[in-house]
Parts: sequence; structure tokens; C-alpha cells
Amino acid sequence: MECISLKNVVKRFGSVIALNNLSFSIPCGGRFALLGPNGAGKSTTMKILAGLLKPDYGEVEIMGMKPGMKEVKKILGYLPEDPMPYRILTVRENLEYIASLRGVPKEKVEEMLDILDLRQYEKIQAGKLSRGNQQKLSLALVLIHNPEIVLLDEPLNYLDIPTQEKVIGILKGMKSTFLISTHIMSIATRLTDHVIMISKGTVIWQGSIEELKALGKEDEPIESVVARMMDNA
Ligand SMILES: Nc1ncnc2c1ncn2[C@@H]1O[C@H](COP(=O)(O)OP(=O)(O)OP(=O)(O)O)[C@@H](O)[C@H]1O
Repeated sequence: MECISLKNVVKRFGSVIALNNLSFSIPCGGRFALLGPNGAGKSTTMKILAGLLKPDYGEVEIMGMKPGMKEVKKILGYLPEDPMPYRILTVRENLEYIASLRGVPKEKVEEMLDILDLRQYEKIQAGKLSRGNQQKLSLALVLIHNPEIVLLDEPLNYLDIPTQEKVIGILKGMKSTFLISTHIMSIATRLTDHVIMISKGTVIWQGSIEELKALGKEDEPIESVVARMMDNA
């Protein structure tokens, strides 16, 4: 079964065509990376899937439902490129607020404080946290209800290396369907096994990470393969 599907999606911002007949699908349980050069349309795609933007044309479905529906919100975890928790609430209050909205037990708050090493900041207002700790809290807020569909836009931005490893471990341990937008190939290769590569709002290549590696010459780094594909698009 397909858990994420876009068919012939077009999105314009004035005269800019951000998405130009974009079509792809992700089977339930799939782990996919969304790659593309700057301005390719990755964040726009994520926002459409999260129900924040409406496409001008085309069909978008999440588990057979329209993005933005209440049933979809329940099963979705979306981390935007520039996430911002509630600045005036403390770390704990942010987690308790979202836990209560999501209807998850309070124990989940304790679990998120522990697994992301946030307990030491629990009484600090989110607006006073460092950028990396804000990112950690944002990830905790996105994952607190163990979402079936996880959309992450540059999830490891600002995180120090030990935290990156921790987050990779947490995400790897989840059975959800993943779409992760990133410019960092090691994130794609460690967290996903398939790639959708877009440029100018349309898919230019899709396949497994193994197939992508196989396109390179002997010992060619995967970054070099991807750069060539994007340059030639
Ligand atoms: N709110 C907006 N208003 C006007 N143009 C926009 C808006 N959002 C995106 N665009 C344009 O749509 C195109 C796709 O942008 P998008 O942010 O989706 O790209 P991206 O692949 O996420 O880029 P990056 O890797 O640089 O973050 C770009 O040309 C961008 O300038």
C-alpha cells in the first residue's frame, strides 16, 4: 500500500513554478530521501504533504486521505526547515502541551526529556535555548506521538555530533514511513534506502541508494555522483 502519493502536482508562487508536474509515491514503511539543488521544490513538497500549502493542480494523498485532514494530522509528524517551539513556554511545558493535544500519556514527556537529553533544560523557556537545543526540542515535539508518517526537512541541522548520532538511532528504531529532505548525503544513506531526486519542481531520478551508488565510477563518492546528476538535470 502507498502511504504517500503525489500525482502531477503543480505549485506556483506568482510567476515562479515551484512544482512542475511532480509525481512520486512512497510505500508504507518506506524510508525515502528527498534530494535536490537549492530551490528545487523540496520544502514546498513537504509543506504540501503537511497540509500547509495547497497545490494549484494535481492530487496528493497520505494513506489515501487529503493532507490537512484531522485523521492525517493524528498520524503525521512534520519537522519544518526552521522549526520553532512555543518560545515563552519552557521545554517541559512545550512537551506537556503537545502531549495533551496529541492525547498521549504524560510518561511520553518524561521519555522524550530523557532520550533527547533535554531534562537539564526542562525549566528553560524555549526562546532562550541554543539553536541546537531548539532543534532537539522540535524533534521531540514531532516524534512524541510516534507518528506513522514522518516528514523531516533537514532534521539534523544545528545538532552537535553526539546528538546527531542519538537522533539517527531514534529514527532508525522507528517503523514509520519516512520522507527526509536533506543536502547531506550521509544522512540520506544512513537513514533511508531510497532516493527521490528533484530539480526545477520535477522528479529527475528515483531509485535505491544502492542503485545510486552503482551509477558512480569506481571509488567515486556518492556526493560526486549526485552533483553530476543535478548539474546535468
Ligand atoms: N512563499 C513563497 N513565495 C514565493 N516563492 C516561493 C515561496 N516558497 C518557495 N518559493 C520558491 O519556490 C521555489 C522552490 O522553493 P523550495 O523552498 O521549495 O526549494 P528547496 O528545494 O526546499 O530549496 P533549498 O534547498 O534552498 O531549501 C524557489 O524558487 C523558491 O524561491
